[in-house]
Amino acid sequence: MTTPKGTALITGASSGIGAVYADRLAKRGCDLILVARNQQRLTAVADKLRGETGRDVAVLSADLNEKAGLAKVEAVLRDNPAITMLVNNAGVGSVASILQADVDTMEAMIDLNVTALTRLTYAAAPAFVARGAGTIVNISSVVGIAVEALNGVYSASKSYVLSFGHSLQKDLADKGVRVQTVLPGATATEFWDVAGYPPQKTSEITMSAEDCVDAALAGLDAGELVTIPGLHDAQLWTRWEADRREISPKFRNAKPAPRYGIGSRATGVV
Ligand SMILES: NC(=O)C1=CN([C@@H]2O[C@H](COP(=O)(O)OP(=O)(O)OC[C@H]3O[C@@H](n4cnc5c(N)ncnc54)[C@H](OP(=O)(O)O)[C@@H]3O)[C@@H](O)[C@H]2O)C=CC1
Ligand SMILES: N[C@@H](C=O)C(=O)O
Repeated sequence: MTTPKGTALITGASSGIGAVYADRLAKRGCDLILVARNQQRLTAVADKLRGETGRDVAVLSADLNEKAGLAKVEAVLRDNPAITMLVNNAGVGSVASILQADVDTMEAMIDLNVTALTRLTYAAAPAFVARGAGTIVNISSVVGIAVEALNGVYSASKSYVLSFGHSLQKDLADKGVRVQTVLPGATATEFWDVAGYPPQKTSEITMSAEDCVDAALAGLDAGELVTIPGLHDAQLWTRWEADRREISPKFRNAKPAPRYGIGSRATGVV
């Protein structure tokens, strides 16, 4: 499998992982719509890629934390029939514990990492289904599984992205729409300046954004539903996912498990 030709809309394309997606997708022959707040940085990325690849690269400056900014991007996804790919990459993190973090900052993180990603997916999916094709790449994180590693709201927002992806794959698989969830580990980007721990950018477990995106695109080419660039033992993920699927049908029982000692009662609506 390869990435579709056509236009890819990438959020958070002004730096880091999103800027590398822009570079790689342009070099694979995609035209681009680059979204982020910082128009100057977006324009610099766009000018460079236009010069290097000759592709059409448009810039859409929008704050996805604001209703108007989000609505602007949703409208483009709904109305531009050239768009064949959405990379939901914009996101922020934090290393603060619940006792240090400011709850308004946490809410803004949920708005960006969860609400914006959800609304953009809801805008793109019906358009892709109507055209019988499209690719949605959602950037989660390994802390969506290793949830104790960073700030709890950040980790939970990335667990959401992983769960949402599983569900989207069920809803859209037979409609020609591919959904890939990517779980980067620590990656050398400005994420860590915003998150509050800049030294992570140079740690020995930190990957370059280039390697992260190249691995994610190789995973996409291979048809992976979930790509974890830094996980060397792929069997660990295969087992985790098989266990999840095995336990899934076993939760729903009219009677509590015997270990709770509830005994048997008549079933009725209370
Ligand atoms: N770096 C890491 O270790 C890891 C990162 N990730 C995830 O990767 C994704 C990309 O992050 P990364 O490249 O590392 O970090 P960067 O900080 O380099 O990139 C974040 C991007 O999001 C954009 N952005 C931030 N806030 C908004 C907003 N309100 N509206 C629109 N755009 C916004 C920023 O642009 P601008 O400021 O111009 O708006 C920037 O382009 C995130 O979802 C992050 O959670 C996952 C695992 C590890
Ligand atoms: N995935 C990174 C953050 O999201 C990390 O592993 O620290």
